[in-house]
Amino acid sequence: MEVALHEASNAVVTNGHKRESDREKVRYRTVQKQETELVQTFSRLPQKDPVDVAFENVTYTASLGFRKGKKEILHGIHGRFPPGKLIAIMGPSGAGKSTLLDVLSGYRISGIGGTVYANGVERNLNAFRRLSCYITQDDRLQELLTVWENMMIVADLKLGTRVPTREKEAIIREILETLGLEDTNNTLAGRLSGGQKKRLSIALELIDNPVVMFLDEPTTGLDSSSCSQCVRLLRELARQGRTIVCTIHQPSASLFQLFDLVYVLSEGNCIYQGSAENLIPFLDAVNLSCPQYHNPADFVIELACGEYGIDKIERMVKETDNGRKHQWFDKPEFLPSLSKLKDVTLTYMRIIVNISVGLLFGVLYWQAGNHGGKVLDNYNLIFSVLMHHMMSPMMLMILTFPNELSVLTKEHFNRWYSLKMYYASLTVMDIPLSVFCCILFSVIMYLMTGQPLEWNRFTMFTALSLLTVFVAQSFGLMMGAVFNVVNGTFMGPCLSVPMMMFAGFGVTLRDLPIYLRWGSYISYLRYGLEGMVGAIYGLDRPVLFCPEDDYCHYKYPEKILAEIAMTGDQFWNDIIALFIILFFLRTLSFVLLRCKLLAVR
Ligand SMILES: Nc1ncnc2c1ncn2[C@@H]1O[C@H](COP(=O)(O)OP(=O)(O)OP(=O)(O)O)[C@@H](O)[C@H]1O
Repeated sequence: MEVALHEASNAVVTNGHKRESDREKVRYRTVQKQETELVQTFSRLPQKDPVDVAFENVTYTASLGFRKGKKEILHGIHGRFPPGKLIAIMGPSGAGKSTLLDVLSGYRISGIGGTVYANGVERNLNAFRRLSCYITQDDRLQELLTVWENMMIVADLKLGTRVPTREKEAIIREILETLGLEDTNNTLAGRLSGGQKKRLSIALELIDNPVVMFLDEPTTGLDSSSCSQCVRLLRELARQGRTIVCTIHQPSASLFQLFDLVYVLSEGNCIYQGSAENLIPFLDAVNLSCPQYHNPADFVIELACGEYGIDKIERMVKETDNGRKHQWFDKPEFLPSLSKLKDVTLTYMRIIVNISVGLLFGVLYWQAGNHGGKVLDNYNLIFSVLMHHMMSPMMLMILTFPNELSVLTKEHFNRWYSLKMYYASLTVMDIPLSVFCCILFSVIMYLMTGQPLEWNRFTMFTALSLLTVFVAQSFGLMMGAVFNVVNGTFMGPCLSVPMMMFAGFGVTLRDLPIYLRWGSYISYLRYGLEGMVGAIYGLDRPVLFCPEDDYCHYKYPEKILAEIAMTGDQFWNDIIALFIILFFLRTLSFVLLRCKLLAVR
């Protein structure tokens, strides 16, 4: 009887289990089916082999500055990120998540120890970078271009001319459709929602089909539905065979479940590496059971913070062997053996500033240019014009370039273009607007202030103005490449003061002490001033108009030239000197930029 009862009860339990397991199977199949439906490989993109990323004994030591020593941030960690998986690097703030991502992506190259492998072979950084991309936390998009324009530019940069435009358009359409951005083609990137911006950042990188994607905090700043949409999208992209690694702060329980693998860091050590589902069994195994109804992701972060004691962290590091063990992976036995544009507002502002300053000078120095009694006023005007041509382009560069530098760092790292190409376009792109603004300003100022109406003088004056603008821009670029906005805003004008002092305006070039003469040779303002004065008062200009009742001390142009110690015939020398300075500053800025790009890594 007892046996019969036991068998009966066993049958009930077995049936229960069977029903449960059948339900599980159905659920599993449904999920798989849904995922297969979602998975669309990009048929138009060149297919690449998946990359299995592994790392051994990775350390990262940051230098804290001159004589301040060093700090080890990653302490010999190991790990394995197989292809086709969505991997989360988790941990409290300061645990080293971004640092690990920087090391694995190859963004950081100095201060690193250990080895990173791609498909079992030690990673060749250049080859690896061709297969991977790094999407930073802040979406560095061209906000004033539409989604389609953003995609088109990147397609041109990444795919070059070898892919015809039609093919590029088809690729873009396919990516935008897959990422659910097809309805935003004509929306300005700056007007997209946070989630859409993130998807656009991903879409831009998908253009050359990277097989390894690193994302720093892709869900930060998104609401819960956009978060889950973003993580689901990453999961889909992983299912297509990519290795997708992202850092994540503290995911909700539902978000946590979406990750295939979780890598938890605590103060630069690995405290868990395995599947999301295995986290609870792992915690049980180390006698740190997750309380019921507690989000395991929250609990492991609390543990990583040391809220339950440092000894618990040590226990977990020991249990995972600092990331060496794979036993908490979903199916560790199946792990393959290891055998990888410009802001239009600013454009309008530049035009408006040149018109308004031109008008202001015009009103202030009304017809001073042809009046024998207002020669000193006119000389002051020429110097003020130089100040205008120096300050606005220089400050514009100092204030905008550091921001552009962060975009450049990311885009250059992701191989959108070479630094040479970026630099050439930066140099050439601004020329039309600078020429337009300069001519506009010169025409207004020249006519209103009554300068001599002769084409050659006007052309000389405008050419010198333009060269001064280009030199000032290059100086600003150099400042922007070296300093951040705050330091650059301080240093730029500070370093410009000696240029003004040596221009020959306050103290004439004749009166400069001999040991300070060198200053006048390196001051570009000196060449600008000398050339402009020559254009206005040189070339044998006839005697200036002087009303009968007035005394005009400088009505003979030679007199003012002699007074300010300028000869008025140095135009070509001034042009050549300005060209040399321009070339020198541009080259120096390029070298500094190159050093800066290497230094941030
Ligand atoms: N170049 C550096 N010099 C000095 N300390 C650094 C440097 N880079 C990182 N650190 C330090 O290393 C630790 C880890 O930084 P990391 O940015 O990797 O942390 P994180 O886990 O990504 O944090 P968060 O989630 O807040 O971004 C921090 O304490 C940080 O201050």
